[in-house]
Amino acid sequence: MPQSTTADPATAVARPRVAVTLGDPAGVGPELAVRLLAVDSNRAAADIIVVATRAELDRAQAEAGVTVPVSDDGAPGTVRLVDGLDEPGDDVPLREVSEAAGRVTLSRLERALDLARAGEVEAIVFAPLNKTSLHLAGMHEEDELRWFARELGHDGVTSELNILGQLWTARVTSHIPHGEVAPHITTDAVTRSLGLLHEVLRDTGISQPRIGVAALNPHNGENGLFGRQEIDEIAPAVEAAAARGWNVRGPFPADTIFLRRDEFDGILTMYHDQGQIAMKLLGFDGGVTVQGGLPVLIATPAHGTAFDLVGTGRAALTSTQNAFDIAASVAASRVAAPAAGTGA
Ligand SMILES: NC(=O)C1=CN([C@@H]2O[C@H](COP(=O)(O)OP(=O)(O)OC[C@H]3O[C@@H](n4cnc5c(N)ncnc54)[C@H](O)[C@@H]3O)[C@@H](O)[C@H]2O)C=CC1
Ligand SMILES: NCC(=O)COP(=O)(O)O
Repeated sequence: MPQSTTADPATAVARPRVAVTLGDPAGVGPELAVRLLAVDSNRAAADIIVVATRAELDRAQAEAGVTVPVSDDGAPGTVRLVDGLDEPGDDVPLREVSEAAGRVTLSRLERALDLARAGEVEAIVFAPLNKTSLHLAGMHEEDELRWFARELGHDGVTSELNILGQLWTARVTSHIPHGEVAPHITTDAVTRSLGLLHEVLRDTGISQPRIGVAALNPHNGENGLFGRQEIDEIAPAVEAAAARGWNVRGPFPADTIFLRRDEFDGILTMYHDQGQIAMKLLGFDGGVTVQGGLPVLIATPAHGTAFDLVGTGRAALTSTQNAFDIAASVAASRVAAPAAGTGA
């Protein structure tokens, strides 16, 4: 999509451009995506390219009972559909994992990445996908973040960033079995994740982000009685960050660090559920996941495909809306200052 501007060239302001995918066709993604796109203020906030076929969009609209204005050229107030996507066959079963659903999901994400690589969008929002279906369809990485990184040729630090209101979290480990977490908690790994979270928070405009670091073991390791990662691995990384002048503190007991969240702009957790249980209890409906560290801003709701809710109309839109708001806002800032990257 060529970059559109306001009508008067003298005051021309380029508009942010966001690609939106419908996510896994078996889950709540399509209905949430069209509900998002049906909101006038969303289409006013950015030029939106929907990475779906007309048939996919129509199915989702019928399911959700909404209408999304579409035009060939993405005229104001409308969205544009990408061309040339294969029609999914009718072999995609609803409310379950399948290779067919994974294939459709991956192909739409690939196309969204193409748009970003071609400079046609500044950000991507994807509706929830299902990692099992992606694996069945041939994704070899443990999750879509590592898949995005490979597709984009990015070999730097990455972490899912989970965002609720003003609070951002990053993780040292993510989608790996629990039994493999402890060996991954090294000073290097904690240092890298701290660096990512610090930079991301700085890019949100916080000049000296306050970061709290969670412990791995019960009661902060109880002075080494319940594990030594706090003493041997985490504390040295925190001390090194503090020595650089960063406002980083910890490790703190993981079961209470979120109770003192007002002290922090960001919290670094050691594994997936340490942060996500807290964040989802604090605000299940609003959470957003950003694929942190990538050169392209990619955001998605923190919840998943919710097969149990498909077609019930009970899936809450707020997380999808918040993901879009973050994407549109970062896209707008990249349009305004193209050289600035958020790392997020
Ligand atoms: N944005 C994304 O692409 C995400 C994808 N996933 C993937 O989704 C799949 C299913 O994951 P689950 O752990 O079962 O989590 P899930 O979030 O799909 O479902 C967990 C529970 O939350 C409820 N729920 C989910 N979304 C909701 C909404 N919008 N409104 C109200 N209730 C909602 C569901 O009904 C279910 O009871 C997995 O493959 C997972 O990897 C998980 C999180 C984010
Ligand atoms: N697709 C995004 C995703 O699955 C992130 O979810 P989570 O690992 O933050 O629960």
